[in-house]
Amino acid sequence: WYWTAALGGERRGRLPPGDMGWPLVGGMWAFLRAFKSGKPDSFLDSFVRRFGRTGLYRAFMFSSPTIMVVTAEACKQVLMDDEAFVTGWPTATVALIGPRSFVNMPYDDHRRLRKLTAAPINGFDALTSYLGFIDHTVVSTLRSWSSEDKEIKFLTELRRMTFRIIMQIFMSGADDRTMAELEHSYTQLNYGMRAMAINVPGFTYHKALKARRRLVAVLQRVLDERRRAKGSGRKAAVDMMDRLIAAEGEGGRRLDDDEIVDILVMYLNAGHESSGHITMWATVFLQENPDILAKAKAEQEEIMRNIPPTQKGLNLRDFRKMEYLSQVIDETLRFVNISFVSFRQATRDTFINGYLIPKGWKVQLWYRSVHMDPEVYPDPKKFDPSRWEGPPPRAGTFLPFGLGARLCPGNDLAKLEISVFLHHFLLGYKLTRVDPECRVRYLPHPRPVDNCLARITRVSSSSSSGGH
Ligand code: HEM
Repeated sequence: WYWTAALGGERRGRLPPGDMGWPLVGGMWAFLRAFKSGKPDSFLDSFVRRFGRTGLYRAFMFSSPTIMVVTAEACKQVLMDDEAFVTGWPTATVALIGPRSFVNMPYDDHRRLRKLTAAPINGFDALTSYLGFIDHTVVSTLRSWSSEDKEIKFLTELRRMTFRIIMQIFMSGADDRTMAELEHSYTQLNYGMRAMAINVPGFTYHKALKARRRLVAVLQRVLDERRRAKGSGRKAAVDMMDRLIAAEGEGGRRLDDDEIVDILVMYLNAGHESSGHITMWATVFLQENPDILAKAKAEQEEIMRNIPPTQKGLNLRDFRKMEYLSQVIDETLRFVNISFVSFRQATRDTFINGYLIPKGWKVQLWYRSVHMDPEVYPDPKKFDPSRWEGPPPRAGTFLPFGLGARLCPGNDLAKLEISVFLHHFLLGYKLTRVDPECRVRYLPHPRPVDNCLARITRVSSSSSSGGH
């Protein structure tokens, strides 16, 4: 009432329908209850049941008055309007990822640093240059799991693998101690990402803040070492840390250490967490669906038959020919909804679907509800890669990587990593889970609570490896 009353009668009357929930906590209890009880869609379903399919609802979430945007068309309008909507992550999330990273950066700085950092990770040449390392990492990782002949936490191990890959791109040559320190701290950081922001010892969020301090200390140490090595004339391949050190801002200003560290904290996290999860789910879905697995495997065998005898391993063009595998990955991205929601803030009063989004209010883009909308995806709870046959989806209906100025800059890299893993998996390995019915936890990201405890067995040695 406090927030809506402040708008005045006329503006209040044009708000979308909704429910501001209980004092102080607002809709957070209902949101957390739905996600923690294993029924994440029941939270928004209750709005649709009570207020109809209006596409926008008001609520009080993450300590702010919020408009939740839940349909493809309305999400697209928000994502494509950079003047009316700027980044608006909850303060608690910004404190974890970094106040000087992209999640909290003014428009012009964001554009410049995004250009600088996105070019070296996307595009044909960049991806070609990483393919050899990705392939080598995947092959040796799969071999070591299968040769150990014991159960592994498949998700934990995959996150370790994707972390090794993103570290190579951003901070090549980091030693094992640095890798282990960072990786452990990222696990703690992510557990706090969607938790209640209670900064009291014992609570998840408090542990996550401590993990962030450790991450900052380690990255600052590496940055100091890098600057010292530069002073001594060290010559090594240029990685992202070097690019950020050399970057010039407005009027030739160099980036502060705080800025470099926050950008690295953000990128290293975004660059391994989601890819690790999606790789796990895609492997699980393939293993659970023999028909889909057989079709995906046949495609890989066909591609292997067609590579010239002089070519060692697969190149990027071969990966781009994997149409069915790409459909499997897209369906996994749609179905799993690893980034189920994204955050903006309105810079001015804006109307969408005839409803007011008031200036200063937060806007939540519910990618999950777009991907689970039966009017866009018939039978949405069915895992069905064949729905991706035919023309590409209508703009705004497929948002696993967002859209517009903040579209994920690592989307192609992520898809390549996942494809390389699945290529080798399909041609040579089998996954046997200890508990295939294991309960799924939806926060901060959907994962089986046992982190997919499983055995990886080698069944054939026909996959490609080496050369590019
Ligand atoms: C399957 C894997 C991935 C998924 C599902 C994913 C998803 C997303 C989504 C939905 C956004 C947009 C958030 C918004 O709307 O504000 C985003 C942003 C971002 N992603 Fe990814 N991502 C993945 C992999 C990666 C990788 C591999 C990297 C790094 C190489 C990366 C780096 C980033 C960064 C830096 C941003 C912020 C962009 C900005 O604010 O301009 N992501 N990601």
